[in-house]
Amino acid sequence: MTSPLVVAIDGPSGSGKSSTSRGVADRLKLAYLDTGAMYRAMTWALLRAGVDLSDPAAVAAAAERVTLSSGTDPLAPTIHVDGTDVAAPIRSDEVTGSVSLVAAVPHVRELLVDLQRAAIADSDGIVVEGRDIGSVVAPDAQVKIYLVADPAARAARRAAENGSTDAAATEAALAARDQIDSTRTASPLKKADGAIVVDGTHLTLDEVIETIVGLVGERS
Ligand SMILES: Nc1ncnc2c1ncn2[C@@H]1O[C@H](COP(=O)(O)OP(=O)(O)OP(=O)(O)O)[C@@H](O)[C@H]1O
Ligand SMILES: Nc1ccn([C@H]2C[C@H](O)[C@@H](COP(=O)(O)O)O2)c(=O)n1
Repeated sequence: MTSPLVVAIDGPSGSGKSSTSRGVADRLKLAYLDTGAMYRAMTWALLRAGVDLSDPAAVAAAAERVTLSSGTDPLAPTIHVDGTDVAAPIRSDEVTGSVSLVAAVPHVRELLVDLQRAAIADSDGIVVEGRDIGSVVAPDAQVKIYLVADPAARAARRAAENGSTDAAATEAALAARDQIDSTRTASPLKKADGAIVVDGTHLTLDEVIETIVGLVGERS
């Protein structure tokens, strides 16, 4: 019996992972898991509980008490904390500015990697996006993609999405998050062994989706 298809899509902040992964999952009729949303939801829960995020032991202990659930329909993904829909608040500046601290705590990663592997095991095929999917969460994924785009393109797209006129500030914020995510000790952002680099700088979203759907067709 062949195992269900797993497509791992990693890359730096704002490179297009979520939009691309949802598009690929929709095209191939697969489930979709946004692991960044899980780290954001954990951060939201810890902020709400008043946990000192600069204290890794306090973060690790409090994380044990948080119940997360992710809905994996690529057309309507969901994320809940203890039954509360947190899809909107996890995108706040406060969460975005704190999430890298929480994601650097090894026990938080253990808890969330367990949930991610359970979602993969429950699926009949899935696209999973994040920073460590091809390297840690699903190293045996049949297709691994490392999606990149130039910092200026990423910042311009993110600024347009947020209605910001300050692309320079957006670029600095993306660079700061990438620096923390790629230099932390626990599961840093990196290209996984065997991952194919896709550079979306000069491609439309549809072209990136088409490229990855083609790679999946070749390799699965
Ligand atoms: N190839 C593309 N061409 C134009 N715009 C794109 C392309 N890919 C993604 N975008 C846009 O760039 C923005 C960032 O994309 P997206 O949220 O998918 O990135 P991400 O890598 O998931 O970000 P994050 O790491 O912060 O979660 C969105 O507004 C999205 O619509
Ligand atoms: N597998 C993952 C996914 C995400 N993170 C961290 C790093 C990001 O700064 C943060 C939010 O992710 P985003 O919503 O921007 O994709 O979560 C991680 O460490 N590992």
